[in-house]
Amino acid sequence: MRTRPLKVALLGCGVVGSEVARIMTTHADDLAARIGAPVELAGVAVRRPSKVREGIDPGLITTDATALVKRGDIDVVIEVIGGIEPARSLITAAFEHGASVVSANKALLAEDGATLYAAAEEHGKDLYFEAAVAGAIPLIRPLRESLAGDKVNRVLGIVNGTTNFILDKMDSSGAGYSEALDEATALGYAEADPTADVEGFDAAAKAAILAGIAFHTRVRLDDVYREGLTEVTASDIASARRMGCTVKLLAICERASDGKSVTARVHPAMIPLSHPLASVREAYNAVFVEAEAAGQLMFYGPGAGGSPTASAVLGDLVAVCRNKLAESTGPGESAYTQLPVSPMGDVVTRYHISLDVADKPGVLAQVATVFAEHGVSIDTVRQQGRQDGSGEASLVVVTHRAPDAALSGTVEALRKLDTVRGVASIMRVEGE
Ligand SMILES: NC(=O)c1ccc[n+]([C@@H]2O[C@H](COP(=O)([O-])OP(=O)(O)OC[C@H]3O[C@@H](n4cnc5c(N)ncnc54)[C@H](O)[C@@H]3O)[C@@H](O)[C@H]2O)c1
Ligand SMILES: N[C@@H](CCO)C(=O)O
Ligand code: NA
Repeated sequence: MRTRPLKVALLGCGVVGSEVARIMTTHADDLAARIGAPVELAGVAVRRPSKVREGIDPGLITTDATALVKRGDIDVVIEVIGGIEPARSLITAAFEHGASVVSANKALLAEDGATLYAAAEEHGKDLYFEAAVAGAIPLIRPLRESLAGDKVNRVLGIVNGTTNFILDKMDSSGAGYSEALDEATALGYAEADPTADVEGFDAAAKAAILAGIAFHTRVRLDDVYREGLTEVTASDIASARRMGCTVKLLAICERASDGKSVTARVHPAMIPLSHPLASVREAYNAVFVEAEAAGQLMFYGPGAGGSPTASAVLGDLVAVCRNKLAESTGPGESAYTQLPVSPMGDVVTRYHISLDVADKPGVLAQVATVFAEHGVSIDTVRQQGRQDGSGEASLVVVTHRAPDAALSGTVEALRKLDTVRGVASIMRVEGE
């Protein structure tokens, strides 16, 4: 074993960073044996130096992350600050000054992964980011390496722990939205600004990263259709239950059947209770990958939290250190297919629509005509009159698969009917 240690700079010592530091210290001997050289924490960049950080030598703490990455003797920079800047400048400076990088920063990778990959390649360094998608679950490495010889056609799953935790609590214990979000934040699952979770930005960033790697193309955050959780009501969840379904925030990346384009989307969807994704509880994530030769693969495990995320970061650290000792590098960007990303309107999916309608003859036929005019075929209709004297009925329509543009056109036209008093809920249906 080499006795001279590999030097690691840790940028950020929050939920994830503090766990990375702890495991690096407590498992130092095992890590050294697996890598073939000791790894030494050479500096820890923080924003609040006065905070007591158990197990970390106070002499390693600095508030000058830039100076740390530019020291010139750092072998690996671990970036767990988050956000776009200064993370991007720090990562590119790390490559320029001879270090490889391990990052958990999905927001940055989805916003400007190309710049990071290019800087890594220019300087012959590694860029690893297993922790950026689905926390502890090995997903990036299987896609980049294990499935590199196959053709992936679809990636679908739950990739945000916070929103899954919220939906699970609302569904199983009837907890309120804010109460569940506060709990997810206290458990270290939520982003620094939890809007990123509940508005679907975090899942959309992960979808962009997954689609890019799976389809060997470049997909950015802006290319991903996004709907968050904020519009999902307790009545949507109850309505899903009545249909034998549950509501999950899904990320879905697909290669078009003609192979000439891809789509990437994040939105709440109803899935049948019998589907494996329906039983994904709390902050767990689960992702299905469909590949031509492999068939369907499922990846499941803890998707958020300090310790699970640190597991993925440490795995990358070991890989990057091994590469360094072997004077090699791992895979870089693979975006050779340059497939365009199609708009959401082209996606073919199903809708569950719940309408409040006038309870009088001919309404059902009127509603059915609107669907037919937009070329959307109806699968089931359930009508229930109300006993509250309002003269209204609830009409629940589930469609067959149709282009999303046709489905939204249908809903727009339904809203204009006098007999439709309101659209109580619209949700896509997946997993059937
Ligand atoms: N928490 C999770 O479950 C989880 C899971 C996967 C990925 N991630 C990603 O890991 C990263 C870190 O997440 P976290 O949950 O640990 O966040 P966090 O807010 O707990 O930690 C980030 C830390 O970075 C520090 N920081 C900010 N700017 C800094 C700067 N310029 N120099 C030094 N320190 C600075 C902050 O003070 C904070 O302590 C993010 O990119 C996040 O998206 C988090
Ligand atoms: N905030 C993210 C962290 C893991 O990436 C989540 O809840 O999934
Ligand atoms: Na992962």
